[in-house]
Amino acid sequence: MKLGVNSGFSATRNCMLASPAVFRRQEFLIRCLGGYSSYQKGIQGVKSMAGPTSEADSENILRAITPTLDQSKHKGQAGKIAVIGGCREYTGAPYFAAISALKIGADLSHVFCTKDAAPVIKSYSPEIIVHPILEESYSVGDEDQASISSKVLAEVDKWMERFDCLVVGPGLGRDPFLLDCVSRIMKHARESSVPIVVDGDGLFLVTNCLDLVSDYPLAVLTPNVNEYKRLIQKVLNCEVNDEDSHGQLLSLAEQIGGVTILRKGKSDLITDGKTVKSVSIYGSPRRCGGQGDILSGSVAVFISWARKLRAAPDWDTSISPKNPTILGCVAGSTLLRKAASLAFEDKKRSTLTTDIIEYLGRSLEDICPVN
Ligand SMILES: NC(=O)C1=CN([C@@H]2O[C@H](COP(=O)(O)OP(=O)(O)OC[C@H]3O[C@@H](n4cnc5c(N)ncnc54)[C@H](OP(=O)(O)O)[C@@H]3O)[C@@H](O)[C@H]2O)[C@@H](O)CC1
Ligand SMILES: Nc1ncnc2c1ncn2[C@@H]1O[C@H](COP(=O)(O)OP(=O)(O)OP(=O)(O)O)[C@@H](O)[C@H]1O
Ligand SMILES: [Mg+2]
Repeated sequence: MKLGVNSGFSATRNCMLASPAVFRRQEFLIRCLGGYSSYQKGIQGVKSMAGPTSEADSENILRAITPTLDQSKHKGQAGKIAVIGGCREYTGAPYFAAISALKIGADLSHVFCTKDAAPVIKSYSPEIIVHPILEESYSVGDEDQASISSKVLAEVDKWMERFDCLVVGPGLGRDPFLLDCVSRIMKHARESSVPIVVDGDGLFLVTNCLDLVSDYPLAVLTPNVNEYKRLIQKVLNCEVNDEDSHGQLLSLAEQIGGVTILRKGKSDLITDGKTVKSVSIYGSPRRCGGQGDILSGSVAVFISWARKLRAAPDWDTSISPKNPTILGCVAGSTLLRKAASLAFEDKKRSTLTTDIIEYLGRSLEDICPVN
């Protein structure tokens, strides 16, 4: 985690650059806030004055990063996504993430889950490639843990370099042995420079072990209200302050070390520690479970597309912001909210996550028609 000397240096430097009025306000903030170091408070005070959050140019970003469909392409080029999640309790969440990735346009979608969850997830859809490899403590004796953990890692590693993005956490559960295996998978993904979208129980894991993502610019955290609260408490050692959502979000991303954070809520707020973009287009008033899972699968696809586009020689340099993880978050959030709004128009109070998934295709088509 990027605390201590570096943070202290940037806070001190920012103090030196601030005008007397800014400096006084900063001192006031430092006096008002309790519970964490003066360096951290200094950063937060400066960040809260870094300017208002601006609404992302959502539909244009979505159009810019969505690839054309043409006959020159082969299977795999539009994205290969892997979801690490699915256990005894939760089979819906990894399915929602994986199927959403396919419905948006990824070519292949894998799920790595526990042995119990696999037949259930396979039965939801033949489109998803399901690997029943994860184990929970109840099915593994202490003496077997090391060998099983290495086996799990070897199974995922066979595929790792083929993936354009991992989604870690939807329906993963919180079993300590399973989370330990997933930590090892995340370390290998980092070594292979595979982007990682961390959601659900993946955020529970990461909040307790920030080193898994800190200073990794290809990590994207997508916390809901509870997950965000836990992150703020752990990293900034204070409570969520909605009067300064912009500054607090920037501080959080900076303290973790340049990861991208998509804070879900009435408006989705997205930052990479440098800029904050919001996506506020109207979604749906239904808060049925599973919408965050659609979002994580969608963000994974759009990040893959944005990264490919950036690497292309004809990359449109006028697209702003430039960071592919931010672009992916903006596009994913926009599409989910549009699909949720169309599903709600149709189904009203009975709108469910599966209804929203059915509108992903039409939503993308409305914004970015196939020519
Ligand atoms: N159809 C499906 O399969 C769906 C499955 N889903 C999956 O569910 C998982 C949890 O995600 P979520 O969104 O419910 O978590 P969140 O808002 O942090 O917690 C809400 C409250 O519950 C509690 N709590 C949670 N887990 C706990 C545990 N193991 N043991 C004890 N307490 C626990 C939590 O308590 P706290 O952590 O604050 O102590 C808080 O008060 C995640 O894998 C997600 O992907 C969803 O995507 C929806 C669709
Ligand atoms: N109050 C709200 N108003 C409008 N949209 C919202 C609101 N809260 C969340 N959303 C939208 O719903 C999406 C999912 O956010 P939510 O907070 O439900 O995630 P989650 O709790 O992780 O979901 P899941 O049940 O899949 O775990 C977000 O992208 C956001 O756009
Ligand atoms: Mg969630």
